[in-house]
Amino acid sequence: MNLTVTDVTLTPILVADPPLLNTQGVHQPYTPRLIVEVETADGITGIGETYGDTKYMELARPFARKLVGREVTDLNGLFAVADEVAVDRSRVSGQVDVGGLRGVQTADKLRLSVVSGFEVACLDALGKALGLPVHALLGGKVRDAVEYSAYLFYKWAAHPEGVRAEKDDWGAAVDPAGVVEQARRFKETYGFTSFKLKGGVFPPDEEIAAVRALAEAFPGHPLRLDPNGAWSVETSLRVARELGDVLEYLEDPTLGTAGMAEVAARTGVPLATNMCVTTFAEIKEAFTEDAVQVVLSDHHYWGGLRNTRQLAAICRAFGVGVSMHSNTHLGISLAAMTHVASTVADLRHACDSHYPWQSEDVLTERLTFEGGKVAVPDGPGLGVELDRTRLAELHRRWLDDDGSLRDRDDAAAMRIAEPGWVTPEVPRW
Ligand SMILES: O=C([O-])C(=O)C[C@H](O)[C@@H](O)C(=O)[O-]
Ligand SMILES: [Mg+2]
Repeated sequence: MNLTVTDVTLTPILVADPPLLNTQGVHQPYTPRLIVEVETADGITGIGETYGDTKYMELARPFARKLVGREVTDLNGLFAVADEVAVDRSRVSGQVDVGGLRGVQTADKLRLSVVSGFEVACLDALGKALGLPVHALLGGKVRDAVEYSAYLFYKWAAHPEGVRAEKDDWGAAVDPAGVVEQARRFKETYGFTSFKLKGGVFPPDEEIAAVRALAEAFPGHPLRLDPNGAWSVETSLRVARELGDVLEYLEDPTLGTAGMAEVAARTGVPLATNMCVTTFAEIKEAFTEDAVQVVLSDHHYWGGLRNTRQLAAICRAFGVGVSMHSNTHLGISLAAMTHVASTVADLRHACDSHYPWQSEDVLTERLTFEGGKVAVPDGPGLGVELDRTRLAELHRRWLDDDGSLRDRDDAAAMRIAEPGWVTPEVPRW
């Protein structure tokens, strides 16, 4: 068996994204992703997926060149390779990730976000070479299916008039009735039994009313609300008081570890985060201050599936829960998330996934949710197959773009509908 990497192919693509609202603005009609293919001397191809914005492409290209000649088994070596890739200072000085939705933006985090795509591709290739599923390479699954939560968004019925976009048939959701309707469809179609509402869009009282409406429509179902740090400490505490009886957790109600620690100290409602703990360096302060009770891991920016397991082990040591964050990912990443989640014994909260919002994919067969769960693939590698025709079509869209959609910018997308829109100052309420 020759596991030497002989070729690496990077394919940036643009995939359709509905007009989902968050505190920064609205999703663009197309969002960038990067598909990574790693080929071994024996002709085995492993696939991976990560963010496709320019700042990641800038690192992925030199990284890919350095990978050729290395072994797909050399997963620890990927971090040393990443350290050799220079990060442009302007990408990180004072910058936040996606306007802050994913926390700080450091050189290491950018590198890890690229490593993850390659790590998954190497694991896929290795699994295919050995005839073993990725979960077996991670030590083995402890469950046969992974539970996901319905990711509810306030949304418009369509992207602004005149903007090229794919149509979606979800309709608008801008009030409690619309949110409940959306949740009902999620439950009927995918069987989800827990619901997360992306908040920070409307004044807190409107979002409290939406969560109350969900609690009434789906009694006993775990509910979460995530305003992406849009609230002050006092507002966070008021929301916690008003919704404490129905919330599984509040996600990033306020910005920063100090604010989260203050909220956590004054409420019994658990706090989850994918904003104030997004790097290993941020763990010590947050855990010592008891600022968060659940860390929402994301294998993309934590540096891959093996780092995700390390994060889970640290959380276990501190008695902090772990689950998973998500944004606009495709099926390769859903498969990767499902493999790693299946190996984490302490996973006690349903994971987030945007997948139902992504009508386009690069797989020959989409992954499906049954009873809100994705069955853990047991075929070799990730257990999914790349559809090269579809990949080429989505890459063509990326090539044809004038550059305006190649970098996700929710505030810029919002300005098309509301020309005066600027990213709101926080706390917004
Ligand atoms: O805080 C979160 O859960 C996210 O940032 C998830 C996504 O990025 C979501 O907010 C989005 O895409 O609008
Ligand atoms: Mg979040």
